[in-house]
Amino acid sequence: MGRLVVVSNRIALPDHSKNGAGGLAVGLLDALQEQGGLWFGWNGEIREITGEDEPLYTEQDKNITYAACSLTQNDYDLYYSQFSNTVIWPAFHYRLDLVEYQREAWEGYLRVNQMLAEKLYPLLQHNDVIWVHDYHLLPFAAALRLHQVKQPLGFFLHIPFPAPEVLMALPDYQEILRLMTAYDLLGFQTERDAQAFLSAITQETDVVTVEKGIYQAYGNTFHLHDYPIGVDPDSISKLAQGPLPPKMQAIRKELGDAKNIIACERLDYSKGIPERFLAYESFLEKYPEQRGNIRYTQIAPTSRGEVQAYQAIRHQLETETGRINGKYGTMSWTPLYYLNQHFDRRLLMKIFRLTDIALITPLRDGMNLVAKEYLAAQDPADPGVLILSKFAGAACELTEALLVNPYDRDEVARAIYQAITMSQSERVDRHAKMMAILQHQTITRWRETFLDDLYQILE
Ligand SMILES: O=P(O)(O)OC[C@H]1O[C@H](O[C@H]2O[C@H](CO)[C@@H](O)[C@H](O)[C@H]2O)[C@H](O)[C@@H](O)[C@@H]1O
Ligand SMILES: O=c1ccn([C@@H]2O[C@H](COP(=O)(O)OP(=O)(O)O)[C@@H](O)[C@H]2O)c(=O)[nH]1
Repeated sequence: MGRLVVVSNRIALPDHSKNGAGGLAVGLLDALQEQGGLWFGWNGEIREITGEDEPLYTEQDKNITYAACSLTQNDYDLYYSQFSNTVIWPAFHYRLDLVEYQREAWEGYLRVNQMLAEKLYPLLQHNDVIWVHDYHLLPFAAALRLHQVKQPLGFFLHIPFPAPEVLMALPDYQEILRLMTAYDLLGFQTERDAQAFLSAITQETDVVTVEKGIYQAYGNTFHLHDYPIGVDPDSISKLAQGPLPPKMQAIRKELGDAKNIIACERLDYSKGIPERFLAYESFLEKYPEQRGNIRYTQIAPTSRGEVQAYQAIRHQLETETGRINGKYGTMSWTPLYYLNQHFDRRLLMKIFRLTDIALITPLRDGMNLVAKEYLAAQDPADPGVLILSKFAGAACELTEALLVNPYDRDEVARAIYQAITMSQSERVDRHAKMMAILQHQTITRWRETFLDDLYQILE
C-alpha cells in the first residue's frame, strides 16, 4: 500500500492550541494517526507572499508529515471566505438566501486550487494515493491532472450535497460537476448525498453506468459511494471518564441537581441554534413546572467570523439569550447559559458525560460528529438522551435518538420533555443500540473502506 497523501483546507497541526473546532480535522487526524502519511493544506496563516516560491511550512509529528502553506489576504477572501463559505457552504446547506455569488470569487477559488496543486505536485511520489477533502477543493483533482498526475485521486465531501434544484442555482454548477469527475472515487457522508450528485450530473450530461457505483461522464470514469464518517468510541469513553481538571471540579456542583441540556457546535447558521432557543422557550412555556429544575448550556465558538452571515447570527444569539433569561430567569435560576467560547475537545467529552440531554438540531449537517461523541462519552449504565435533527447526516445511523424536525419548535419542546421523563431502562436500551453502530462504523472503518475502494480502482 503506497503512502497516503491527505489534502484538506483545514489541517490539525500538532500544537493543539492552534486547532479550532470542526469535525473534518478531528476525523482526519484520527485517520492519519492510525495509518500515517503526508497531510497537505492551509496552515491557518494569512501572509503577503513576497516570492512565488514561498517555502512550505513542514513539520513531522510521529507518523504524520505536515506540509502547509499560508494564504494571502486576497486568496483567503476570495477562495475561503467568499466562494467556499458564502457560495458553496450556504447553497449546499439549502440556504440560497445567504449565497452571495461573485464571478471574481469563482475565479479566485479556481486560482487557489491551481496554486495548491502546483505546491503539492513536487511532493508527490510514484506510489502515493491522494485523498482530497471537502468543498474547498472540488476542482483540485482537475488541477492536479494538468500536471499529468496519474496517481489515484479520491475525494470526500464532508458537507451535504444538495438536491439538483438547489445546486442549479449556482451559476457555475455545470463546471463544478464536470471538474468533480476528474476524481477516481467520489465519497459522500450518506447515500442521499451520493444520489443527489448522481441525479444532478445525470440531468446535466450523458452518464454511462458501467456498473452500480461506476460511471462515465465528461470523458472521465469515476466511482461513487457513501462512507459515513465515524469516531473512536473507546478513546472518547476514556477521555470522558478521566478526572476533570481542578478548575472544572466546580462544574459538578454548578450543574447541581437540575436536568442538564448540552449543545455544542461552531457558531454557524446551519446548526439551527436560534431555532433551538425558540424551541427551549416553547418548552418553558408548555411545561412551567420544569422551570427551576432545568439548565441549557450552549457552547458555540465563533466560526468564520469575517463572513457577514456569521456575524449576524452571533448578535442574534446574544440578544435571544438575554431575552429568554430576562423573561424566565429568577433570582436563583438562570435557564440558559450561552458560551461563545472554544472548549478543548478533550474537556468537552467530560462535560458531555455529566449532562442528561444533548440537544443537537442542525437545519442541515453533513454528519455532526458531536452527536456521536456525546453517545460515546456516556455512562452506559445511566446514559443521557440524544435529541437529534433528522436533517443531520448522523440521523441516518442514529435512529434510536429522539429524531426531530428542527423547524418545529413544539416538536422539539415535546422531545425535551420526553427525554427528561424517559426511564433509565429505555435510555440504556436506546444508547446501547446506537453504541453498537458507533462501534461498527468507526473512524478507522471510514478510512479503511474508502481507501480499500480507492486502492481497488488501481487493480
Ligand atoms: O474549517 P472551518 O471553516 O473552521 O470549519 C470547520 C469544519 O466545518 C465543516 O465540518 C464538516 O465536517 C464534519 C466531519 O466530517 C462533519 O461532521 C460536519 O457535518 C461538516 O460540517 C467543514 O466541512 C470542514 O471542512 C471544516 O473544516
Ligand atoms: O468548542 C468546541 C466545539 C466543537 N469542538 C469539536 O469540533 C467538532 C465539530 O464537528 P461536527 O462534525 O459536529 O461539526 P462541524 O464543525 O465539523 O460542522 C467536534 O469534534 C467537536 O468535539 C471542539 O473541539 N470545541
